[in-house]
Amino acid sequence: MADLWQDAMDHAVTAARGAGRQVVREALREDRKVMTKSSSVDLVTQTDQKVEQLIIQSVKEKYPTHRFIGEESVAAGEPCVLSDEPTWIIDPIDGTTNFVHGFPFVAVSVGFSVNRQIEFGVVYSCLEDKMFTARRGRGSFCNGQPLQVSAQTDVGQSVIATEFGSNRDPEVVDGIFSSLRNVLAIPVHGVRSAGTAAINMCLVASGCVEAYYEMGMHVWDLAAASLLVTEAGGVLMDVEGGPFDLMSRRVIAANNRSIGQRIAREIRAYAPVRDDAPAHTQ
Ligand SMILES: O=P([O-])([O-])O[C@@H]1[C@H](O)[C@H](O)[C@@H](O)[C@H](O)[C@H]1O
Ligand SMILES: [Mg+2]
Ligand SMILES: [Mg+2]
Repeated sequence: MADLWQDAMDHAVTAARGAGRQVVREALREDRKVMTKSSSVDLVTQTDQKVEQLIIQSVKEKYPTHRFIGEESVAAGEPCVLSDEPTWIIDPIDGTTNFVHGFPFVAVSVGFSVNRQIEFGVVYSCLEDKMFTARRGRGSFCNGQPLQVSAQTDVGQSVIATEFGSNRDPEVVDGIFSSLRNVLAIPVHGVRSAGTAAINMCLVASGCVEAYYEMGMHVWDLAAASLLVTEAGGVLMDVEGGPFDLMSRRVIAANNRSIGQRIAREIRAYAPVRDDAPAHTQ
């Protein structure tokens, strides 16, 4: 059967690869002017803004009725609304801190939802030149090769990915360290941070790490890579073990439910302001 959204997915792949190669990689050769958003460690550059505008413009020309949730557009005051309409969910640079410092994990992330369900996800890891793609019901791939989550069932033989985010509120930082301590003390083989939520989730999809958890990231960090995880055979859940909610800013992405639930028991959960809270949705 013909795939209704194949053209759109092809467009996302071309746009993400083009932006990653021609804009992000080129910008890494030059001085990067750094600005801040919600706090002094929440960074943004002109490259983030340029990539987002390039992708949105190219999509608008082809699909004039489609909607957008873009990280830098929301930062500039655009609403953050996930409706039933076809919606492109864009993180122009996931891993901006990495980008600023030249730490080599930087991704362009493009998810696409219809009826609030992710139809395809594209994550281009710009420096590794890896194109991660997933189409709902049709599997996950890296540079065209199928991906499969790890078969590990013993959490004690697992590597877990997480991030420290950009919230430096002492209570939030204490919670992050308390969760990290508990996870390490399971004990697991190790804990890793790629510096980008999307690439952490692609690592789960690739079978290199068994689970990734974080609180405080946003829908644009997760949208595309969430499908990479499930299409590679993994599961998504809330940090307290309940159903995953794309707008809640909380996630565990795991190779299987039992490892996900085991990690959930160790997390000191808090509730960040949701992405669809009124201030963001007007
Ligand atoms: O700002 P950005 O680089 O697009 O995205 C950030 C990265 O994914 C980081 O790994 C995660 O810890 C933050 O929560 C995100 O905001
Ligand atoms: Mg991001
Ligand atoms: Mg970003």
